[in-house]
Amino acid sequence: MSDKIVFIGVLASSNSIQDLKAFRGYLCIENGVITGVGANETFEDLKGKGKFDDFQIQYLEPNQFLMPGFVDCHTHAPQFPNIGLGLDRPLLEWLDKYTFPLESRYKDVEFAAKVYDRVVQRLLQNGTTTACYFGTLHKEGSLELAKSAIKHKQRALVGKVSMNIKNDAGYYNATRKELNETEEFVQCILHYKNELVQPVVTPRFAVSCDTELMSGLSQIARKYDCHIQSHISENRKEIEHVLKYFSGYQTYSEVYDRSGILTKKCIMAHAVYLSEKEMEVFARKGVSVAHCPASNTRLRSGLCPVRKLLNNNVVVGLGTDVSGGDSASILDAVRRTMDVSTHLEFQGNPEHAINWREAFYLATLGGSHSVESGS
Ligand SMILES: O=c1[nH]c(=O)c2nc[nH]c2[nH]1
Repeated sequence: MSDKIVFIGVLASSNSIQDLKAFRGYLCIENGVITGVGANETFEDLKGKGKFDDFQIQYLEPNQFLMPGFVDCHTHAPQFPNIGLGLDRPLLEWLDKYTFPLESRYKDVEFAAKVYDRVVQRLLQNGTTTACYFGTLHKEGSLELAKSAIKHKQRALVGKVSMNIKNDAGYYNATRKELNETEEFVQCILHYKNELVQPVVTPRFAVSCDTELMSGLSQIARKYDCHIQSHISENRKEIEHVLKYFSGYQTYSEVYDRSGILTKKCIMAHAVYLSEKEMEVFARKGVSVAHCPASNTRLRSGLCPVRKLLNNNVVVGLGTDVSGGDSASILDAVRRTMDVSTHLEFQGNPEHAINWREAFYLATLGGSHSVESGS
């Protein structure tokens, strides 16, 4: 096949949350990079001038259209073997019973490489061209995830998970080891010098990390100017646990903020129960929320008020959050975002429903604002 191809047909994309555009036009690709987009008339004009003489010309069928790739702002690559399984427990019990034991297996680098290669391909098959991944505690295993993304040319933010609080599965590290390995992990990925794949510092959540670890991790993110990701306010018991453990803090957000985690390079998954005051902090600091409707429902965590986040100027993208979420598809997250927001409206919250144009935006441009690399 030619390394120069031009598609002719309907192109659809969001300019903003209110504005989804679809028009007849062309999109040309040279050596895997989009080098031109425009209206049909421009195509005819350029074609007449010989611009596409050495291009393969592909006319889309009447029922086909082109759109931007989906952005999955939050998923757990190592949890894919559990997809659709073990959804009978709420978050904290689910982590202990099913998730930490599975993630512990990624000490085996061969197992990690095998699973991750399939995960990356599965997301690409679902139209996800950019993904923000949680790996596991293991540095070598998580590097395999980055290698798979590079191999399959997926844009990816890849995180080695950090945890230093004891749990029954023995799945945590001592603080110093965790900080050293995270820094080494970041350096390794930067050393790959691959323009599609970046490291993301990944304190699991405040139930699994103390302030010393979280502060050290936020310093690493700052030192290497990389993203940082975690979970916040997914489940009521989780919030209770955090506020009990971190006594003297008024809110969950404050725990992360005082550790230096809340920056414009921060992506927080869930945010189901943020107060308006916390939303204001998120908006002011430029923190993004990865909305994960599938896992919020399947783990019975709650209904995230996306409209309220948007009205408070918080940047929102979508996440599949496998395996709390039971689908690898962002198209499925689009539908569930619309459903959950409509259920909130049924419950007496006026204008909470997210329409399909808005959900399309969250799945594409909204997500890309969360993961973009501007500092
Ligand atoms: O849905 C979730 N999946 C996880 O793996 C996790 N860890 C902390 N909090 C979490 N929530």
